Amino acid sequence: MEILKIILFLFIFYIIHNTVWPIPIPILGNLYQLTSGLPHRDLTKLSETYGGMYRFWFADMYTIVLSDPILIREMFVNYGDYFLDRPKLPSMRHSTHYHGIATSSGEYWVKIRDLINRAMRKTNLKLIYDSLDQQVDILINSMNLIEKEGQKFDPRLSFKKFTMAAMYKFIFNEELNFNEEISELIEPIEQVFKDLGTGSLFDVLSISRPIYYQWIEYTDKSYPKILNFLKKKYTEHLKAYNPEIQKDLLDLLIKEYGTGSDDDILTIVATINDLFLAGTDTSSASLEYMVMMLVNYPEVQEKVHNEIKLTVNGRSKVQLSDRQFTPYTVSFIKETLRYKPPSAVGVPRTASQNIMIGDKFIPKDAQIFINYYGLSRNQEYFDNPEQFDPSRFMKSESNIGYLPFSIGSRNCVGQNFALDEMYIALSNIILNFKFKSIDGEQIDETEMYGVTLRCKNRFGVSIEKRI
Ligand code: HEM
Repeated sequence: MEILKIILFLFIFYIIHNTVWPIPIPILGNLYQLTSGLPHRDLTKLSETYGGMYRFWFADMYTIVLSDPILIREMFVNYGDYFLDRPKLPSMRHSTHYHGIATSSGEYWVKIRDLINRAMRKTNLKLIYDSLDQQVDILINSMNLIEKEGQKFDPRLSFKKFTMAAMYKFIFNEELNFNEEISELIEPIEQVFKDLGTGSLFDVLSISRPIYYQWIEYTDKSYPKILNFLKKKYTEHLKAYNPEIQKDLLDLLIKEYGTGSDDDILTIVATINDLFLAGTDTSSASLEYMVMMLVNYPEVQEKVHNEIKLTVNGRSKVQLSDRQFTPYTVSFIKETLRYKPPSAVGVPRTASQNIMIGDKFIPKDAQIFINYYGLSRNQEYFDNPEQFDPSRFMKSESNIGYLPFSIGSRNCVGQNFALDEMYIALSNIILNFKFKSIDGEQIDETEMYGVTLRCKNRFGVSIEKRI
């Protein structure tokens, strides 16, 4: 009799539980509900029914999907210590074995994060800021040439080079020379981001993991290329290393971790790998989207240009100190990050223990996703969220729904640098050039899903010198 009661109770609990949250099916869980090829959009649609926090089984991985900024703050700030770690997914183990900053957890992560936080302080970044200025000159010169020769401007390639050069300076204190070796890294980096973001079924289906580990180790050609390159740079750097002076990130890492064990070397190489990848793809994808928005919304382009032109008042270059006088340009950048959040569902976290958030129970080891795309479409915080409208950020000082860099102590470590880098690149190119579509049509705004959200169709634009 007791057994029957328990079964009945469990059955009723299951029914109630699944009427408030999406219903899973055996093996696949809720994966069958990701039908459009754009998971961030499917997850956003589900939040219209199930709210800003719901449970979603990625195969047999219990996952909490968040798009409510109040709950995100509650979890990542007020209860932040319980949600600091990353889940241990095969694609994250592959190549860096949970070393470095982006995929590690626990005390190991605390130590490396502290080091990178210090390295990213503005006072420690003087070199890289000087180099940004130089990189802007290189970008403008190359665009001048493209315009003169009547070629089309390829935002993806140009911004990739720009952001790679900035990271290169920060990590190695070297100017980036686009020789064949570096150019050959662009493809593998894109591939790694695409693979990581695809959210392979095998990543989340635990029974398939042992085979999947072997499979990616055997088939992946992109990561080994990147890591070999970085290892070679590390070995060269070590030869010239002077313990008295730390000139760049690699010096700081060598000082902190030494050159002793294989594990230390893996920590160093994995960390520079994380910064190189995280620091190049996101900002360059955002700059690419900014050019798309300038082309698709010509009236916005004119407004940004006029504001910048008025501010520089005859000077040939925009500086970071001009930013405070260009609120519309700042709003344009914010709106692009809202409209096309480069990190659509972010990098997952995991719960380190059972915990209640409001009236919702989150079990230990649950995977936690912030759906940044869903968050930026949350109508409670953004009027007409499907409309691209930079002026929405002119109306009010701050909006708690705007969180493209996440929040709490594991937010984006490169946030301030990314904002500076994007402002300086965008404002200078718009001072110098007018952007137009090649065929007079709007550029297709559809995204391609990956760790970084990119536009599906790589596009070129025509540019016209302004001054
Ligand atoms: C538009 C540009 C960028 C956006 C939107 C962005 C966004 C994000 C987001 C959402 C996360 C996940 C944080 C979390 O787990 O809650 C993240 C992590 C990270 N970002 Fe960024 N990011 C950008 C640029 C950069 C740049 C330029 C760098 C390097 C200089 C960088 C380095 C990192 C690193 C290392 C992490 C992992 C941090 C950790 O696990 O402790 N990002 N970023």
